[in-house]
Amino acid sequence: MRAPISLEDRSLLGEEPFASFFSARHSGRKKQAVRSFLEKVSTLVETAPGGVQAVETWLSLAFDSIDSGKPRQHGLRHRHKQPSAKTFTSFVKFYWYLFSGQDAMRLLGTLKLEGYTVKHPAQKDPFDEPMSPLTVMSDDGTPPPFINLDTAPFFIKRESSPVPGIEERALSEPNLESPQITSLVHSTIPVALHLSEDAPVAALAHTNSAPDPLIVLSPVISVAESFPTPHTPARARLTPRPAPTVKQRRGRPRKLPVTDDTSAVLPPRGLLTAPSTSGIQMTYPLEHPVEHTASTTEIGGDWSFFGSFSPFHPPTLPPVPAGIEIKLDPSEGEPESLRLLDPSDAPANWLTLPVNETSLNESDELLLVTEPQHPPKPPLPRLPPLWAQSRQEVCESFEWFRSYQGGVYQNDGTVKGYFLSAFSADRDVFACGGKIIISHGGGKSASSRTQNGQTTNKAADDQRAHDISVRALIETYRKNQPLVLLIDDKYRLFPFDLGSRDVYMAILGFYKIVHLWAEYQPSASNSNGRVVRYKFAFQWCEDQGEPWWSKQHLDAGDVPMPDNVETTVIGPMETVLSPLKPDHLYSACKICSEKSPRVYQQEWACLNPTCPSFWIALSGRALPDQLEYNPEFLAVIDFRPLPHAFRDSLLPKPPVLAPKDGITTTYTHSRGWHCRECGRLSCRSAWEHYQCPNCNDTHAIVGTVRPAKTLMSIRVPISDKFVDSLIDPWSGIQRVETKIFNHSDVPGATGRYQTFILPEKKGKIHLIQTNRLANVEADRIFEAYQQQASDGTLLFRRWPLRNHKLRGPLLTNYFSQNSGETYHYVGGTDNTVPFDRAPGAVIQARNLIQKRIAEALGVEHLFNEVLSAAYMEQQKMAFHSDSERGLGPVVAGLSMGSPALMHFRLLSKYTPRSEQRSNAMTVVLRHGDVLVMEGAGVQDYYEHTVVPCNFRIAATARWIAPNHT
Ligand SMILES: O=C(O)CCC(=O)C(=O)O
Repeated sequence: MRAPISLEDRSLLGEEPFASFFSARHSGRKKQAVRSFLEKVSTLVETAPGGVQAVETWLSLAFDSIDSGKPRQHGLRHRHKQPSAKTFTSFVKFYWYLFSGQDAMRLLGTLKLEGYTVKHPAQKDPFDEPMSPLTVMSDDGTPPPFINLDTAPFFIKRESSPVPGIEERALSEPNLESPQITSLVHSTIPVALHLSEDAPVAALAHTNSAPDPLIVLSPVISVAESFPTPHTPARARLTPRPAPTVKQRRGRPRKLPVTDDTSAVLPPRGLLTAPSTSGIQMTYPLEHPVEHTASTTEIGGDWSFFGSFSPFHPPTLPPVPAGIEIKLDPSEGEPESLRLLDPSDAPANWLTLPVNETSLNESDELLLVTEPQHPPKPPLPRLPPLWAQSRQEVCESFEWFRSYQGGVYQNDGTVKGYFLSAFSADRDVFACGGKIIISHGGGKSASSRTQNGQTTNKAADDQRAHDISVRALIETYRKNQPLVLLIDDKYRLFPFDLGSRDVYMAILGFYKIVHLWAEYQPSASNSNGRVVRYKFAFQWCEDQGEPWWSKQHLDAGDVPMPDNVETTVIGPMETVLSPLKPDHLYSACKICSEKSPRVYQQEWACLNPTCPSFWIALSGRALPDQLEYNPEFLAVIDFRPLPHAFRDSLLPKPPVLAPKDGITTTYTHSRGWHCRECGRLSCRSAWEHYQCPNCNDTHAIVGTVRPAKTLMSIRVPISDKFVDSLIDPWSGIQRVETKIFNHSDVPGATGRYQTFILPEKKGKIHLIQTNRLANVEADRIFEAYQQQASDGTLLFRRWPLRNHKLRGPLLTNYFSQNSGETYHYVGGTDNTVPFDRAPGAVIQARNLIQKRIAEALGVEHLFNEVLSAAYMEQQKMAFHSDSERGLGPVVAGLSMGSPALMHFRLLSKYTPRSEQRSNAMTVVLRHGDVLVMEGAGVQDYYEHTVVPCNFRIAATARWIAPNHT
């Protein structure tokens, strides 16, 4: 990337990254290519203040121009291969900003003036994002001006000698007396910089290395034209916080230096000094509540701690006795929601606890974060109508939420389910008895991920309207579409203790997003000390009746509602209807013209994060960190009926127990179900019936036995390069020429086998393929398996996985049964039947495997364990290697039913870090095939996965040392 020589420097067109951008705009791969170009640019400008944001805005402008098939007239909206001089000039200016590390948003302001428009939000396009969600609220239908320099109340003063080409503009009503001048220098309010056509770009670039010569002297005096004073019945704090129990000491006010360092705008930090406990001293910032209230950090070797705190809830210091072992419990939180406590952040932003315990070195710093203390909640009086004990149970049985990781489940660009869990932000709300819920969606929290022994820490970042989850929430709001809210036992604001009834997740019901806005939240890990968060106000859809946790519902049950419930509910328990129409809560910003609601009691402010006056109140000052909600805003704003299509769609439909076609292995049949007796959502964990793990309510499944011939010919998703196997040329795997063998009990029938030799004598893989005539035996075994599984002779079950990062149990994706020696890897002793009591199908499968190996490879292998696995449509066995203690060197499997793809790849520890892990080899397993893995190296160096194309049963035989543990 080089700096443009002048605004007319068209030679840039032929250089990267321009070249690919302009050619991509006219190629067939437009969107993808442009996106990748912009991603490239954005990585280049990541360090530029405002740079990334500018790229995103540019992105929307760029898509605006390329997504329409029609030729367009203005700005970027044209078809010519070469951009017009005007477009190009603007682009170069923009590019220069990126290059020079200036706040590129400023230039985008001027781009807008030069003919760029944001596409009208009404147009249907997946990339059709307005600059902010609030854009849609401008009701006259015209796209709001981005920044109108002629009316924007900015004033520029040069400090150093004038740079030719920069026009100075004194704009309306500069208020030179404003006390906010210094801090605005560092705010996101743009300098009204106008570059004339002959501006010497090189000279400007030069100024970048010197202190910024441009200083905004006047802040915005008033950003809202008119601002109705809402009727505010109660001015009580809606979010009472426990008073800090430790002494507060104010930091010395600092003179803010004139630099681009945005952290300089932060108010001086107060320090809390806590009394020492067990030799611990702590300090941490007071004025910036730590937005991410949980953390995990390694304190040397095995030392780690998980918990959370907020400066508004000063931690109770736990004593740290000698030798204590504090370990991260991965089941304590969803992996993606574990927040980072960045050790490098410790001295400045986080509490620092030198610990003198003998078990720690003197130099160790213990970064300690503790749970805020909250009053205990009353027990849940009765079970919710829809609840579960694991996330998997919800994802498999409840169509409104199928996300195993994130908190936002979306489908087709809109949100179906939104999960409220721990880590609520300070201003999250559960008001009007839970009919109004406010939450911040969309991720970008600080995080720490460990992969292959390497931990990557990521600081919290600003959310943007383009972020996948935020975007989907905005779209859901625009479409006025209901979504389902779910909570777990860690959601602090729910008034009852779900854990008292072993409820991990509960479904609240349908809500609609009635307001959305953005706010600043303090953030310790972000270098700006704060991050932009999109907030969403969800309102209960009234025609569902009263919520199941409401006083009137619970009182009607066996257990009366405890009296003290109100004390834990933020906001009034009774529904409060707003005397105002929703529109009255909104005022338009003078700068961006977008309407923002009056969210906070203190003052109205523009809440559009792409507006230069974002977070600036009418007084011209930034909103304070301590804010209370405007009570009008928290009221239920109107009656929100549930669209017809959504009525009765919350409860999952009962499963079809006896389908007409007798097929009970479809994807639908692999899903979970909802027990109408007790409300529990659960997985289908048994092959022959649905059974509620809570109340044992059982429903038998009646199907027919499926002959192998109906499944054998299912198409395998492979390319034409592929017959039975595909080897990565870099894998070093050698394929030996196919050999023929005679079937011992079918005269004249010959089978064939292929051998794959792994490099460096790591082992061999043999694929033995059976003659059609000899496959009758596999046909029979396949049917016997199905018969015995449905009559309960053979118990196919989904067993809990031993290693996973989700809370609660996680069942295998497939059903299995083990016979012979115990196989600890799946189900252990609970899943094992000794061979003398093993189902007939299993014994027949083992015999057939042994026979095929003898026929094809001419060697005798005897196995004392068989793991039988049954897969319904879309089920599979994930990557693993067979690493059971005492495992013999040969593992062999018989495939039955639909074909499957078996992939092998090197274990991650043998894959160079720089390389992407890809499959070393893939083989197709067809009905009757036996695949033999020979040599311990196959398991020690490789892992394998099996992905069936449809209903399939496999029997995998091993020799395992008896009584191994
Ligand atoms: O063939 C199959 O379905 C998978 C068998 C397997 O990988 C195993 O049992 O470990």
